[in-house]
Amino acid sequence: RGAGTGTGSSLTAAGCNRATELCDGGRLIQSRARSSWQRGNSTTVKLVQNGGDNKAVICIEGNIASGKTTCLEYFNKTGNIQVFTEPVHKWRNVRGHNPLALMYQDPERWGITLQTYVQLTMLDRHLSSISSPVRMMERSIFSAKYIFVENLFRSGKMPEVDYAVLSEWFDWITTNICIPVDLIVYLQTSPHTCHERLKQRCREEEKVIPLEYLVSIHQLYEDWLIKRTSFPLPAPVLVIPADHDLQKMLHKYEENREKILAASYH
Ligand SMILES: Nc1ncnc2c1ncn2[C@@H]1O[C@H](COP(=O)(O)OP(=O)(O)O)[C@@H](O)[C@H]1O
Ligand SMILES: Nc1ccn([C@H]2C[C@H](O)[C@@H](COP(=O)(O)O)O2)c(=O)n1
Repeated sequence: RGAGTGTGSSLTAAGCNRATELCDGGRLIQSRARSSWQRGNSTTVKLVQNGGDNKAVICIEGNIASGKTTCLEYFNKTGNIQVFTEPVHKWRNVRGHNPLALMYQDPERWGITLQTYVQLTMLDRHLSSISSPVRMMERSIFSAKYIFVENLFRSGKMPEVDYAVLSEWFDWITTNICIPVDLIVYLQTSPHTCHERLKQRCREEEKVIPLEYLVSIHQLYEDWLIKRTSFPLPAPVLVIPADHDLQKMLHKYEENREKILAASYH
């Protein structure tokens, strides 16, 4: 597994956490999973979905309004790839409630509510069955924790007890359930570009987002995926500079198609 490097983008290796034993499909069952990137070369017992189905998992990461959905829509139209956008519709409507809006209105009170639900829905996305050989996801359970929960906590908008409870949940999930990721594609933008695109998209809940919020999210992404000083990487990272106009970005996606899909040649 892996890919090379090329003009305007770079790829560097981290580990991988693929399950090594196969079992029957559609259910979470216990199996031996190798998790060398986290635990040296020890073999641990983890829950795996679909027998660790061996499909490639590619996560598209980037700041708010960096162009992730647009990228996924492009690959959705052009290949045998099953695409999963973030379940934002669920975050805006859970049994008639809108935790996304509540979080932006009062993060101290509702940050934990939204992020608990994000963690659940992202886990569900990771574990859902697919028929295509490649799963391409918008973000991951890892960025939900390492970027968004972290940002709420570090900015003083999440009480320590809420952060502790979310961290316990995250640690339990990632210790006990196999969540394979083969490649992270990082759409690297300036916060200013995202602010412009955010205003253009005009999602009601996000009208309160200031540029500084996007600067904080950007910094956390850079620390995680570029400087590698904050949290473990679940997979190698392919960086695609993404400040360009739409036409140029579509061209860049095409240019990087082989590198991205190389994640599936394992
Ligand atoms: N390369 C680009 N240049 C200009 N606008 C873009 C570009 N890519 C996406 N957009 C627009 O920016 C907004 C945010 O893009 P989107 O794909 O929804 O971002 P994300 O999923 O990362 O939040 C949308 O209105 C989209 O049409
Ligand atoms: N863990 C998360 C993930 C996303 N959000 C917010 C950020 C945006 O307002 C919205 C969707 O993000 P996008 O796909 O547009 O980048 O959800 C969050 O608060 N916590």
